[in-house]
Amino acid sequence: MLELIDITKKYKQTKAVKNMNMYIEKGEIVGLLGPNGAGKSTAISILSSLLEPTSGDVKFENKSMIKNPKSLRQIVGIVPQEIALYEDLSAEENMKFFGRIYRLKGKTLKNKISEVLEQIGLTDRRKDIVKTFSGGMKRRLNIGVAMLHDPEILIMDEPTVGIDPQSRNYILQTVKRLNKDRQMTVLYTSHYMEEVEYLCDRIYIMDKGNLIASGTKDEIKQILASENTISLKADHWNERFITNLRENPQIHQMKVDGNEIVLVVSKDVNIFSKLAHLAEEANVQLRAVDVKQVTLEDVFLHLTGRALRD
Ligand SMILES: Nc1ncnc2c1ncn2[C@@H]1O[C@H](COP(=O)(O)OP(=O)(O)OP(=O)(O)O)[C@@H](O)[C@H]1O
Repeated sequence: MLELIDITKKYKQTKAVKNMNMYIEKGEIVGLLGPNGAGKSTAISILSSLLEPTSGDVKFENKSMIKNPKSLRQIVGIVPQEIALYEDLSAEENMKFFGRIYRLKGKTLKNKISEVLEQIGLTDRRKDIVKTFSGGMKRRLNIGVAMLHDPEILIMDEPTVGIDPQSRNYILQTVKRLNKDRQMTVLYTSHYMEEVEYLCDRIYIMDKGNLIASGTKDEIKQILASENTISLKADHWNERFITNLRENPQIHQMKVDGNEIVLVVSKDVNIFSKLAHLAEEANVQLRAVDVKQVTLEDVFLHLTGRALRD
């Protein structure tokens, strides 16, 4: 449905996006995951015609959109990272204002506002001014505003940054519901891998302007099919044990976090006895040894050597 084809965007010295290819099919929730500065905002600005690429093409239904940004703007609904609302106007007045920008008016606009308010769960607060809303409610209204013109695809730029966990859950559920009940196609960017893991059918992972992996969750996790993530717990660690682990060729990644050490190791039936042996040799009393489910965070760590939120 919507594609980026060999997109590059340069800002003077910085190549924010490098030769990126991406496609979104109708009815999917696609995740775009990457740490701060990876190039996500640049990629979605290009995808929604807000930014011109240095080279490459954006296609909707196989038609190039580069020369036709206005029609692309009708197709996408953009939920920006920053909240773009008038604080002194009510929810309904904000919607009227933004609806008119999309040339909606009269009964059509009124009906659309009621429909969208219902979908974002703000019907009973429609007359209240936005200043009195919680961060989560403002975020929901921000999403609603982007849906007024019935876009084919909703592009969301980190819509849960800076809100409490309850509002975050509500937003994630709203996105799921829109997709299920209205077959809304969604591109969801985030640096929270658990959100992307929960919501998305397919995932693109970016780092430093490059796409470093893409596919379904299972396909991406297959990257680590020959490895296990193991968590070790103890009351104390010592230098000797840490050095033993670091020097072991079977251990590919290691993160020490207080009482826990998380290791990415080659799959090997004897790994537990080897770890027990290393601990004994260094006089470390292990309290727990667990094999963890592979997460997208593990894949990111494996591909880049860094954690997503470093
Ligand atoms: N207008 C600009 N001028 C110069 N450099 C820019 C501009 N916008 C972005 N960049 C640079 O391009 C790179 C990618 O930035 P981008 O905002 O696309 O990343 P991001 O993954 O969306 O990160 P964040 O989550 O912080 O928004 C960064 O190195 C950033 O500093």
